[in-house]
Amino acid sequence: MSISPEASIGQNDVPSQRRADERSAAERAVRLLPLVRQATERLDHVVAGLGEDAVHQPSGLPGWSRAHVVSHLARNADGLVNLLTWARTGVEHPMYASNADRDADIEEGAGRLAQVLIEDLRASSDRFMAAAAAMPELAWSSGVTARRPVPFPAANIPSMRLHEVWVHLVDLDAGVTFADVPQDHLEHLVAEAVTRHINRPDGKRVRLTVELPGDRERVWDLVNGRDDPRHDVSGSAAAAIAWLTGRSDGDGLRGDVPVLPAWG
Ligand SMILES: O=C(O)/C=C/C(=O)CC(=O)C(=O)O
Repeated sequence: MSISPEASIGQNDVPSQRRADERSAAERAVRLLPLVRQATERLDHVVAGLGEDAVHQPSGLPGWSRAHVVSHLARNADGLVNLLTWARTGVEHPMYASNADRDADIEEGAGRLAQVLIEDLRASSDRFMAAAAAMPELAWSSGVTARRPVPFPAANIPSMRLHEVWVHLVDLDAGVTFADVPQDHLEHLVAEAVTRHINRPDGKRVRLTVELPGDRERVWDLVNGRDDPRHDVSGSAAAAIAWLTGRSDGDGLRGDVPVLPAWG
């Protein structure tokens, strides 16, 4: 009797499990792309409405004008395209040549006219969406690193971009707040913001309970395996995102809300 390769491998062994994991990573990434598109359209609309004077006024971020924020969002899209290219080709493409190059590009870009900023933002967002749409299924499972030296699967990249777009839309200080984030985006934003606080050596031991649409709650433990007293914090997703990203001191959250280490 001959045994087909499929039958001899079996459903529960490592190759088929790996294939299932790869498929689910790709599905997770691709599911987020319409949300990224929706957030990007909101961003385009807000930036297009600013005008020459307002775009060069201060943003909500210390030392940055709105033009710095727009310029940063455009370069972030390009940096994430580099990571997608790395995942797709296997050839290392760092997000930025260096932190100094990143900062210099943002600074230089911030001096441009509003129309140039708008067009640069649109073109870079389009490049990001095109690169994400062209990813082969398997490439979403390839490991890359961004600015922090922590490897992660490329499947996380759409969530990173979604987070970046919404948080900086709020930073533009042009009328959008975290309360404007659509319900189906909220959990992704909290999950992404939490990743920057997981097991940081300077982090706080926090159990964060977040209220989500549909009367759901989700719990995150920011730092595990430490003996220090645990801070139990709870509240809305919008308040949690603002706190986790350093955009609030925890306004609207309940419990023993500690000061978190700086966002970054
Ligand atoms: O997750 C990381 O390691 C890095 C994220 C970023 O660098 C996001 C930015 O601040 C940026 O693109 O400049």
